[in-house]
Amino acid sequence: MRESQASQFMTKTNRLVVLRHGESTFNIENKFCGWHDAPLSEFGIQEALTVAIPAILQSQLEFDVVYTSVLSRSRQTAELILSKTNCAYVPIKEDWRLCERHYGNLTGHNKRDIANQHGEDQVQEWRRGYDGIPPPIEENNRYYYTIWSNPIYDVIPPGQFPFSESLHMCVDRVKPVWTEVKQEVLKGSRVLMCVHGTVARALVQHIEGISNEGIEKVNIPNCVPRVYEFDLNTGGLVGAAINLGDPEYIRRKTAQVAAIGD
Ligand SMILES: O=C(O)[C@@H](COP(=O)(O)O)OP(=O)(O)O
Repeated sequence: MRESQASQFMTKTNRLVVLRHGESTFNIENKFCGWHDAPLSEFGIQEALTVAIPAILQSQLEFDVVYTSVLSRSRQTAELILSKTNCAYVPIKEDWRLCERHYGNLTGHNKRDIANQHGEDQVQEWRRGYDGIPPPIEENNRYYYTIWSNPIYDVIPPGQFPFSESLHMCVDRVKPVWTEVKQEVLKGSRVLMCVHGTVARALVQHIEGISNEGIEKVNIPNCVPRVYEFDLNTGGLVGAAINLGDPEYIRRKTAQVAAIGD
């Protein structure tokens, strides 16, 4: 059979990359961040440079478009990746629906302090329970007004500004974006989604069809590219997701994210 004839029968595929931003200044202080617009920490910048970018380059991944939330930590990570891979011309599409889940009145509090007050089980239910909704943010929360009046949220349609969100609510908010992105991927566009921990878990559930119980056990480390391959004819996944990088590093960082911390 000639090569051109054989290629008719070969599966055409395209890859999608899901990535959690680098460590933020709130991550490093072990504080609930959610809709507070904390930037990357120095370490977070280094994570983008030394973990995400080498993995992307080694796997020869290139992108036609990058999706981010409207939060700085997501956008900053995307810009670092594009500028250091000589792809600064690649468009970045910001979408508020890709913001981290709103952590309600936990925002700005240290995770260990909250565990000491409310118990570890309650904190883990708020952090990882599918339907665990943290208490809604109150006016006396230090970040109430900075979040509420932040112009990055001006795009949010009336009535959709949350006061707290569960993973489930985040899964629902992300769904229409994922539907659009999947169509682009199946048309051959090479997409990077540079997002947040909870949004990455929401995407993982949509993409991999994980159960509600199953997704509660998934933790996403910063700056580790998670690569999916899609069959362009069937729209289905080819094989399992691949986390790029040193398996021991990924295991250690995943365990750190799962833990409440000190
Ligand atoms: O909002 C936050 O504090 C973290 C997630 O925290 P956990 O759910 O892992 O506690 O979100 P991200 O740093 O990905 O934007």
